[in-house]
Amino acid sequence: MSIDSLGAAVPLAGGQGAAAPLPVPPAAAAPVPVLRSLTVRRPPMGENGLFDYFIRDDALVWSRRSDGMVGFGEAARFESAGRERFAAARAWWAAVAGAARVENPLAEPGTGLPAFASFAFSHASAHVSRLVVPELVVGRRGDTSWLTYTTADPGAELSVQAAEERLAVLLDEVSAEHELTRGGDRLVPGQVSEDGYRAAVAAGVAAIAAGKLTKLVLARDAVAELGSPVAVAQVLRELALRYGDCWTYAVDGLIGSTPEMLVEVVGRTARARVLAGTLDRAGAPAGDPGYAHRMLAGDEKQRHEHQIAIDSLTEQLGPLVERMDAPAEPFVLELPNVWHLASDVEARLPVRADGTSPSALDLAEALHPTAAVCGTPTAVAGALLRELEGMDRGPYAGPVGWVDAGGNGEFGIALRGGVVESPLRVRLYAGCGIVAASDPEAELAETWAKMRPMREAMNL
Ligand SMILES: C=C(O[C@@H]1C=C(C(=O)O)C=C[C@H]1O)C(=O)O
Repeated sequence: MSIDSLGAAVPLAGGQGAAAPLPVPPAAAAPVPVLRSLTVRRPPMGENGLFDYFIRDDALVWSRRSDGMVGFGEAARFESAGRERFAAARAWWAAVAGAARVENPLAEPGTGLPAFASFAFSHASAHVSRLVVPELVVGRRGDTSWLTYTTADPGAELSVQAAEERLAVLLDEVSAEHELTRGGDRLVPGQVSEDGYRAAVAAGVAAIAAGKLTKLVLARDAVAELGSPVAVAQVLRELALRYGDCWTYAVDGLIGSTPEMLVEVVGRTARARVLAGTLDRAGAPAGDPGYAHRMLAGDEKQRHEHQIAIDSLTEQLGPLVERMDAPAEPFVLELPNVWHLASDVEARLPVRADGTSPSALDLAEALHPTAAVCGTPTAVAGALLRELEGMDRGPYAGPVGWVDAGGNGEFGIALRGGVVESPLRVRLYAGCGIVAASDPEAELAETWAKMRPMREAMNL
């Protein structure tokens, strides 16, 4: 059970699977805008796909292998905090989707009315969780391309021409390109110093040895202080180009490229990609093709760490679904900076009495935080990581992604990224799963490897 849903579990009405505990959303407390939206098909995109639209620093982005969505402007926004942050967002989104007038000839997930979202890792975070409905969305899935125009203005003209004109205006206001090799940039320690991190890992290992928990994920931060304003759109392009297997995201200054999928929902199918077990590629010997497999799949500590993460996901997801397929053996995911042990889990979602299935937002709430970013048992690990890290994780390691009016969506775990705190300050975060056999020095080195994608994209 997630930390946040403790004490709030009730069965899903009429679920056909086993009892499906999801907290009931409270009535939407925030004003519910009446949105009108129009989706139109556009000609297939060129070779660059969506990358051609990574040109505004304030865009909302969700993209993988140049498919995905880029959002511009804002038609509506909802913000929440605390233990009810997910439930409040679900209630608001259900009310907005119910009240909206949606014209959508396409059946693709993400068409119609989508909202981008980012949630704080912890209920105790000062970071505000949010849903943002863009005014315009440019989307692509292979050969299918579309444009969605959404407005809360009852007097606005909702037509293809109005949508294209508005898009042209927004794309005209391109963010300034910067020389990526610049003077005056430096990376300084964040709230958790290197020594502080080593000490936290040692304390985590001691707590595990004392039998208080089996796995704990500990993170630290580092701050990029820049001599000139961060060129967000360029950083996103760099990330997306280098990390094609990852999901590149941007929501209100939370940016990065995550390899880990908390949950993707397409109709009645849910998928997750669980990662745990990491090997830095920088130290790998040349000419040894079996190295990563041996060091990860053949290593007891790494397998143990991975199994804990898989078990936590399947235990949470199992009761919510009709059928679930989890592989017996993980595979080795190769990224430019690291290798990971990875498992792809797929599940069939039940149909509830009202004819709907659990949405991406429902499942993100139920699954967050997994053992891959928190630990096991969840409540013990959540409390201990707050104490040992002594920092607010903000949106780091929280769900980031999008949901549409039909409940389809993708929520990655906000890893391998950072938060743009001001044009001259970007806070990077990275963490590692700690088990009984963990070594503080090795875990510290792993956090550096995990910060490498952002540092390289920022040329830092
Ligand atoms: C916590 C992070 O990554 C997580 C921890 C991993 C590990 O310890 O092996 C691997 C992937 C992620 O689940 C991070 O990137 O900050």
